Amino acid sequence: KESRVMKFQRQHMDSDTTSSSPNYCNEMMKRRNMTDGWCKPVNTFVHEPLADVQAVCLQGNVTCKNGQPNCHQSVSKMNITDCRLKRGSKYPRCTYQTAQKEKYIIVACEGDPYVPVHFDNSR
Ligand SMILES: Nc1ncnc2c1ncn2[C@@H]1O[C@H](C(=O)NS(=O)(=O)C[C@H]2[C@@H](O)[C@H](n3ccc(=O)[nH]c3=O)O[C@@H]2CO)[C@@H](O)[C@H]1O
Repeated sequence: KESRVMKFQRQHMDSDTTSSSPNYCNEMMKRRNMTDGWCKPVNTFVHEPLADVQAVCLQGNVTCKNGQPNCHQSVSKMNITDCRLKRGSKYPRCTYQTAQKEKYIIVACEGDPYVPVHFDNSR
């Protein structure tokens, strides 16, 4: 069974890419298995080294969207790609809009070692 730590990395880490082509989300949402059974509506990929994203757990503590206190906001903006399901897109044909941005990321962290387990938001 996939751990939540590995699930976070599968769903949200892509350190190897810096600029995303218009088809990036269509390819990556499929490749990272977020179009099996349903089209995941929203998903962010972070184009920074894993160590830099893990370090966010030691940065600004903020409240998560769900009210839990274990979220952290990056001190610097990060290179991300937001994938958003296109209106009218119907499973199994999951088609996404690809939007590259530089934003602060907010992740939830848990465990020992205290590492990201959930992508909460960007701002
Ligand atoms: N505080 C916590 N501490 C620990 N764990 C916590 C905590 N909170 C939730 N989990 C857990 O995380 C798991 C999970 O998948 N949560 S999820 O909200 O559906 C993920 C969102 C995110 O993937 C995506 N999204 C969203 C916005 C954006 O900018 N970028 C972007 O990618 O959309 C998804 C839906 O919004 C679930 O098991 C829940 O229990």
